[in-house]
Amino acid sequence: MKLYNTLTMTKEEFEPLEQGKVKMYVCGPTVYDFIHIGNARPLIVFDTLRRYFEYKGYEVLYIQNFTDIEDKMINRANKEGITVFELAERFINEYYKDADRLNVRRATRNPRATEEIEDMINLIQRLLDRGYAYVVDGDVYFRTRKFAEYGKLSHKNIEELIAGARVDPGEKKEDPLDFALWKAKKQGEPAWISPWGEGRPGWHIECSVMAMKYLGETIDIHAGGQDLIFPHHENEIAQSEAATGKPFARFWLHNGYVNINNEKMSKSLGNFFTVREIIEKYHPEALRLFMLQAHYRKPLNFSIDLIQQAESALKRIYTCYENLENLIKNGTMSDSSDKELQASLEILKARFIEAMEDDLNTAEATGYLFEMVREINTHANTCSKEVLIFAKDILKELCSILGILEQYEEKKDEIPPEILELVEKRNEARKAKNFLEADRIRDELKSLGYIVLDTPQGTKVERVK
Ligand SMILES: Nc1ncnc2c1ncn2[C@@H]1O[C@H](COP(=O)(O)OP(=O)(O)OP(=O)(O)O)[C@@H](O)[C@H]1O
Ligand SMILES: [Zn+2]
Repeated sequence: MKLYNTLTMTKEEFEPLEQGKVKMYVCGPTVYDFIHIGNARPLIVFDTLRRYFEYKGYEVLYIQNFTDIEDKMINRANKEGITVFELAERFINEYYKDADRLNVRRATRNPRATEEIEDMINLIQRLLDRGYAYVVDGDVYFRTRKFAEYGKLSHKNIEELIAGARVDPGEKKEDPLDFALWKAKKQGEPAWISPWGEGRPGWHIECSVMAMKYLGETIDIHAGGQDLIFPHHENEIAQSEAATGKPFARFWLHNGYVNINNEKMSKSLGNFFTVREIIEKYHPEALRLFMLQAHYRKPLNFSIDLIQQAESALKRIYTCYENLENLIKNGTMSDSSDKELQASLEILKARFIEAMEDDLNTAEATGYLFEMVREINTHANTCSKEVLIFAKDILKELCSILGILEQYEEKKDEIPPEILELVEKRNEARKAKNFLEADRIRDELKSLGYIVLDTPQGTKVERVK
């Protein structure tokens, strides 16, 4: 498989370091609020990459952190009058609710920054010992210029970097390029004991530590949104490689932005939709499909119209699948299209895989998926049961790489609340020995497409198939 590596700016053939095992780290959310559609993009695209690796037979070690200590966390917790810990607990729970509904598979592990402080202190100490860091009044900074390869990920040179570097009031850095590894405690902030006094870790050191602790000193893939290339990932490389002397991540993958009117969706600009508000109104898989219909490195404009379109497209897949199930159950008139359908599905599947192999080109892959749906819709009525099952299995197989068509069984078995209410009314009528009314309700249910069965275990209701 080819993957575009930000480090080398080329598409490279991906082979994991250890045969059969992919070790990947994805920067996770800062858990101070609900996640927005922009934050959902890395979740969905890198979950899809993981699914594809698993489909190819790799074991994937997938680590995604929670940043639960940071300025945004502290400000929000203070504003709400709760502790940073309480804030994190709340939004980690909300995160899982959203991610689960988006069919994002649970990571192998979701380490939390505040639970890894000891290892962060150890890594900072290692950098101090090697002369890559220095202490000023309880702060610890990374000596950026000492790391000769600084800038190699963002492809910036030192002059450009100096022009953009900022020194906050109160920071006593040797050089504007240096960045904080440890921040001395300020009034009202949570703090941990360290050899340099009470304080908290900088953001960048968190990810270096969690990636190396759970995946080793050289990992296969490090991923996140493109806004993380600089300074976050550049700094992660500097810290990790300065400490170990080994390459940190072999492949650096970055997703493009979700935009609103061509502007990055972000909390600070206020131009965002939360995942929660969208999946309450639209099928969560529609959001997934919306993301995957674009290539992950391209900018992607978001609008309600586009989500509605993605939902209709998703429905076409579900309807196609449902038709196949019905035809398999009830039989068809002839098998005259067997050869044609089978051949075209095989070709389209090969193209789908080829697109995925080319830097996870889900935009093309979903195109082939919809061609499959059209082919199936055209030919299914004149195919044998065997070929229908073949079609259904291929559809399911490819959709499961994309993480869609996964809420099918659940949807099928769901009995709407108004039907359950009628069943309850009928039970009450029966209890009151009002059999006339009970029969009337049974007929009403029947006309709505449901049959009631009175069994020794109680009343059951089923949809007429
Ligand atoms: N508009 C966007 N499009 C794509 N990815 C994004 C977007 N906004 C944030 N991300 C990604 O979401 C992930 C989580 O980031 P983080 O929690 O730091 O974001 P945030 O603080 O909520 O974002 P922001 O302040 O930009 O709204 C990161 O990988 C980041 O790159
Ligand atoms: Zn990170």
